[in-house]
Amino acid sequence: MRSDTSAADPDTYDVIVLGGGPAGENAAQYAIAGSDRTVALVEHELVGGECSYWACMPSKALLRPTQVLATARHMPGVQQKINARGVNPAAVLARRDGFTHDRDDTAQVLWADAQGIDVLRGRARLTGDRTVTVTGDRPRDLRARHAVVLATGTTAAVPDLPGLRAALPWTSRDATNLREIPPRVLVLGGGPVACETTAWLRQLGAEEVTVVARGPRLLPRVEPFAADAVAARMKVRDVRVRCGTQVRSVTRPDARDTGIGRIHGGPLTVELDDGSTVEVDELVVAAGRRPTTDDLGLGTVGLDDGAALTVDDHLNVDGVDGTWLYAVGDVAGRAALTHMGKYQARVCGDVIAARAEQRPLDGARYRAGADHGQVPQVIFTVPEIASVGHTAASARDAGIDVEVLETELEVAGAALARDDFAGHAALIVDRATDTLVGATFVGTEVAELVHAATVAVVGQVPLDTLWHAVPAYPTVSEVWLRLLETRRP
Ligand SMILES: Cc1cc2nc3c(=O)[nH]c(=O)nc-3n(C[C@H](O)[C@H](O)[C@H](O)COP(=O)(O)OP(=O)(O)OC[C@H]3O[C@@H](n4cnc5c(N)ncnc54)[C@H](O)[C@@H]3O)c2cc1C
Ligand SMILES: NC(=O)c1ccc[n+]([C@@H]2O[C@H](COP(=O)([O-])OP(=O)(O)OC[C@H]3O[C@@H](n4cnc5c(N)ncnc54)[C@H](O)[C@@H]3O)[C@@H](O)[C@H]2O)c1
Repeated sequence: MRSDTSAADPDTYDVIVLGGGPAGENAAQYAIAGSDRTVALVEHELVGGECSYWACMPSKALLRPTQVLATARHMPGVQQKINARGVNPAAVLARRDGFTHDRDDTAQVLWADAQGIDVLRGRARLTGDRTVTVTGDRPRDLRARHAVVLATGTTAAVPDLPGLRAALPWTSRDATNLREIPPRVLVLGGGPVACETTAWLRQLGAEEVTVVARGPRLLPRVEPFAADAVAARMKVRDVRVRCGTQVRSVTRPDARDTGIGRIHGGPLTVELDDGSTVEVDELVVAAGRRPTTDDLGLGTVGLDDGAALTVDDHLNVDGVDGTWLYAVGDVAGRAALTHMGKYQARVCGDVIAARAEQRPLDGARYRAGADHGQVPQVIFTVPEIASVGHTAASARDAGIDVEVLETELEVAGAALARDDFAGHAALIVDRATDTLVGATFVGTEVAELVHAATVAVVGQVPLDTLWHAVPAYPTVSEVWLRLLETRRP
C-alpha cells in the first residue's frame, strides 16, 4: 500500500519515531525501506544517541589502546621496543574524540537523509492516539498514519543518598567524555558501566580507585567465575573492591558544575555503611539506568506517566489499544544493549512495513525471539567477558536440566596470540535436547569468540553436530574442541 505524499500535509507521516539513538534510527530505516512511506525521527539532543557519543563508542575507544599495549608487552620481539610506562592519555582522549566526532552528529544526519528519514530537532511527546507534539525551536504537531515508535532510551539513575546529588557526581557521560583524570576516584555500582569505567580510569592514570557495590560480587548477572576473574584483576591493579557495601552519605563542600568530564569541584568525603570514610577527587555513579519515559505523554494513551514499558514480541507496547504504538531499545525494558535495541528495531520496522502493506506477520522475522534467553554481550573489562544466553544458575532457575562443560583457554592459538593469554570457558548444555543454552568466555581478547556460541544457541545445534564444526588450527576457537572433548566417553 503506497502512501500519499506528505507534501500535502507536512505534519502527517506514516511513521513517527521518538528518539534518534541506534534503536530509533534502525526502526525508522526498516519501517520505510524500499517504499515511499515517510518517517519523522525526532531527536532533542544528538542523532546517534547515547551509544555514539556517551556510551559504547567512547568507552570502547578509551579501553582499546591499553589492550594493544598489553599485547605488545607480552610479545617477544615487540616488547623490547616498548619503553613507555603506559598509554599516552592525551592521545587516547584525542582518539576517543575522533570516534564521537566532538559530539557533532552531522554524519548521522546525512546517513538519515540518505535513507529518506526526516530528522526533526526537538523534544517529542505523545498527545494521544497516533499524535505527537514536538517542542523546541520549531514546534510541530504531528500525526502518524501507521505507527509511533518510542526509542527514547535510558538515563543514568542517581540514587537518592544523603548528599550525593548535591555533590554533582560524575555519571557515565562524564566518565566516557572525561577531560581531566581524577587522581582519586570512587565508582558507585558493580555492573558493566562500573567495571569498564574502573578499567579505563586506572589505565589513564587514576592512582586510587575504589569500587563500591552493594551486591555480594561485581557483575551479578554473569557467571561467577567470570566476575571473580575481573575482581581479581582489579585487585592486582590496586583497585579497592568493596562488595556488599553501601554509600551512607557524601559530603562535597565545594561542588561546582565545571562541565562534562571535568572534576566537579573540590574533594568529596564518602561515608560507607560500615562507618569508614573514603576521600576522593571524584565520584562516578554507575548504579543502573532509568527508562526515559518521564515526559513522554504516556498518560495520554492510557499508561502511567513515567512508567517502565513492556512490549510483546512484535514490539507493541503492552496496555495500549490497537497496534500503532511500539517501543524499541533500552526504553522497551528488555536487554539494554545497543545490538539488542537495533535487533528489536529491525523486527519492529519489518512489522510496521508488513502491517502498512497488509502482509501477514508470518515467520520468525516478525518476532523478537532472541530477547528471550539468547542475548549476547561482551563486557570490555580486563579480562573481557563474552557471553550468550543462560548462565548455569539462570538455566537452572528456568527449570532446565543443565550440564556444564568447562575448560581453561589453553590452546595453541591462544599461546601464539599473546604470551600471557589466559582464560576460562563454560558451555551450558540442556541435557534434554543436548543443545547449548548458554556460553561464557572470560579472558584475553575473547570478544570475538561469542558469535560462534550465539549461532549454536540460536540454531539449537545438537552437540553431536557441533563436533563436526572443526575449529581452524591454530586459532583461539580451538577452545570449542577442548570444551566438547570434556564430555567424550
Ligand atoms: C557507559 C556505557 C557503555 C555502554 N557500552 C555498551 C556496549 O559496549 N555495548 C552495548 O551493546 N551497549 C552498551 N551500552 C548500552 C547502550 O548504550 C544502550 O543500550 C543503547 O544506547 C540504547 O540505544 P537506544 O537507541 O535504545 O537509546 P539511546 O542511545 O539512549 O538513544 C535515545 C535517544 O532518544 C533521545 N530522546 C530521549 N527522549 C526524547 C524525547 N522526548 N524527544 C526526542 N528525543 C528524545 C535521546 O536524546 C537519545 O538520543 C552502554 C551504556 C553505557 C551507559
Ligand atoms: N559492554 C557492554 O555490553 C556494556 C557496557 C556498559 C553498560 N552496558 C549496559 O548498560 C546498562 C547499564 O549498565 P550499568 O552498569 O549502569 O547498570 P546495571 O544495572 O547493570 O548495574 C548497576 C549496578 O549498580 C548496583 N547499585 C545500584 N545502586 C547502588 C547503590 N546505591 N550502591 C551500590 N551499588 C548500587 C546494582 O546493584 C548493580 O549491580 C546495562 O544493561 C548494561 O548491560 C553494557
